[in-house]
Amino acid sequence: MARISKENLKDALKVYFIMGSVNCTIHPTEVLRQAIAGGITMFQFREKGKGALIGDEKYKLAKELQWICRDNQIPFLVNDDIELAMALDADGVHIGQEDEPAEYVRKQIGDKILGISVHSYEEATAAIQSGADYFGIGPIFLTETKEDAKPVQGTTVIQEFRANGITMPIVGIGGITPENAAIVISAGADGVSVITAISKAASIPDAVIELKKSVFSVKN
Ligand SMILES: Cc1ncc(COP(=O)(O)OP(=O)(O)O)c(N)n1
Ligand SMILES: Cc1nc(C(=O)O)sc1CCOP(=O)(O)O
Ligand SMILES: [Mg+2]
Repeated sequence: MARISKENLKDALKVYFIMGSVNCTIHPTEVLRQAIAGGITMFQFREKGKGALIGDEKYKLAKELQWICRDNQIPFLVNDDIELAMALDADGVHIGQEDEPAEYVRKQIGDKILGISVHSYEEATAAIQSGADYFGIGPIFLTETKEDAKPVQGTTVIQEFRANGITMPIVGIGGITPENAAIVISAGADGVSVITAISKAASIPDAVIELKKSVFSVKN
């Protein structure tokens, strides 16, 4: 299967859905199918939090979700778990400041996509040197999904990065909905990463359609 070209990464980041079994009220494979029907552009498997699957069960779900992504040409990334990403030959990984060191991860994954969470200019500079392909920046708005999230920071960091000439692809994360996604793009982000507003939407395809409208309503 052809891998996503990194030249198209900014497009792939437009509506970046993140999810694991604990975020879903129906089966995760059905949630992902519906999100793809709505038009998500990238997917991250984040099996984390109370009740998260481990071991074989985690691997089996990851594999099922990866197949759905492959069938639909949606890039499939794995959160935190480099071993799993390599076992699956995923398209990439996302790591944060508390995860394995970025330089080590870059060596492990070769040219796969490497997303890194950053919160400051210093972290951004280090992430660039370690070989990051995109930044995740948050929490932009209040989130109930990540228990150890940092304080809400709004869009200031994104605006500062762009004002200082950082051209790295950026996605905002944390509390993003169809109603506020345009604010994140206006600040300079290329896309939005979303858990709850998609995974727990009354209509998952409609939520994605509305997120896309909001994202594409801004011309940067
Ligand atoms: C796209 C994206 N941005 C940020 C994060 C958060 O990563 P991290 O800080 O490592 O926190 P956990 O997700 O591991 O709890 C992300 N996963 N994706
Ligand atoms: C996984 C994650 N990382 C964040 C960060 O700030 O780095 S906030 C977050 C949770 C995002 O979920 P929701 O869309 O439900 O708010
Ligand atoms: Mg992490």
